[in-house]
Amino acid sequence: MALTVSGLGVSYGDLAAVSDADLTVADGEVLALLGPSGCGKSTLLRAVAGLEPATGQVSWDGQDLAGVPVHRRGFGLVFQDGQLFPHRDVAGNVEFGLRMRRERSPERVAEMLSLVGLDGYGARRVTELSGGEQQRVALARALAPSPRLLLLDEPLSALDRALREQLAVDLARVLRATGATALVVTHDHDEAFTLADRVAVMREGRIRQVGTPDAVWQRPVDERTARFLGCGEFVDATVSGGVARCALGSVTVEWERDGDVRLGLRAGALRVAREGVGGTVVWRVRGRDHVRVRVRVAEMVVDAVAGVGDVAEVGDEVCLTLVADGVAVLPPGRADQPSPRP
Ligand SMILES: Nc1ncnc2c1ncn2[C@@H]1O[C@H](COP(=O)(O)OP(=O)(O)OP(=O)(O)O)[C@@H](O)[C@H]1O
Repeated sequence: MALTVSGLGVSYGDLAAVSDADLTVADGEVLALLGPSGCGKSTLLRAVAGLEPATGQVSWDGQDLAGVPVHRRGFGLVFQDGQLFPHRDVAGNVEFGLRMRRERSPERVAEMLSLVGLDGYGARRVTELSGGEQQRVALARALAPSPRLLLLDEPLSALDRALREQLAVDLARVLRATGATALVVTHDHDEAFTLADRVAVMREGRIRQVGTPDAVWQRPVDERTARFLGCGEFVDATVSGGVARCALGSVTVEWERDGDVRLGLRAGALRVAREGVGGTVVWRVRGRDHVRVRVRVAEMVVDAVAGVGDVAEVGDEVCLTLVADGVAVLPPGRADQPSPRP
């Protein structure tokens, strides 16, 4: 295993920012640390970098890195705001990473700029670049010396939404193309799922779940994790032969054991359809290409989505059907937090 973190803890006075964190990142793997603001993601990343005093162990290929200073760990760092040198041009910034290793190679600089889609930008002043271009330069600078681990702390979060989505795709391509081993901190689900081979979900300083994006998305470990991953409502169900049945109908699920489960429902988990479980529309709001409705089904009031052409006015009787893509499966058990109800 390339990076191994065991029992890592970081405290600021009385605040345990990270507690008992275990993580591994394999050679060539991209692991995303995902969690809400303040859960300790950046602190964990900084401790791996050697920027934060920590208890526990960080090791590389079995070698304990305690006492190895930041610049001797062979890790590349990219932060939210790039932290470029304003007095150097683009090439000068990328070259800086190489100078630290006593190398100077205009070819390597050009290769890195080409990799991040900035061919011919070498002589440009970094202060004249857009935010997205600056982050590309920061990435090129970090990659230039071929770090054994790339640590990315919210590399795209200073950018606007559309640019972020584009750059996340580009970043995923660059990480794959270079075979980089990387730890990426983000609070954005889409970014984590675009970039990562595996995702580690953090909450309140602890790692709650680690798995492939699909496993984490489809089978959150508990209700609070599911809520963080977009599930707004929960319902008891029974699985038999890969089909979950609940008061809202049945749906195919990725769950091998037959028996009781809870289903987490994301926006779009329930659709107004020709057939299904009946209910009465109690609220509706028109979106650009869909209608969101709230429907009373027996004792429950649930959110659902209707097509713009569907009849779904307040007071209408409608049928709801479950859509597998919007459903997550959790172990059975009561909610660890009450559901917010309208
Ligand atoms: N230098 C510091 N001194 C004291 N408390 C700190 C320090 N750095 C972080 N913290 C606290 O530690 C906790 C974890 O912070 P951290 O920045 O790791 O969270 P995060 O998950 O990365 O959040 P965000 O996504 O908002 O950056 C927070 O409560 C934060 O206020």
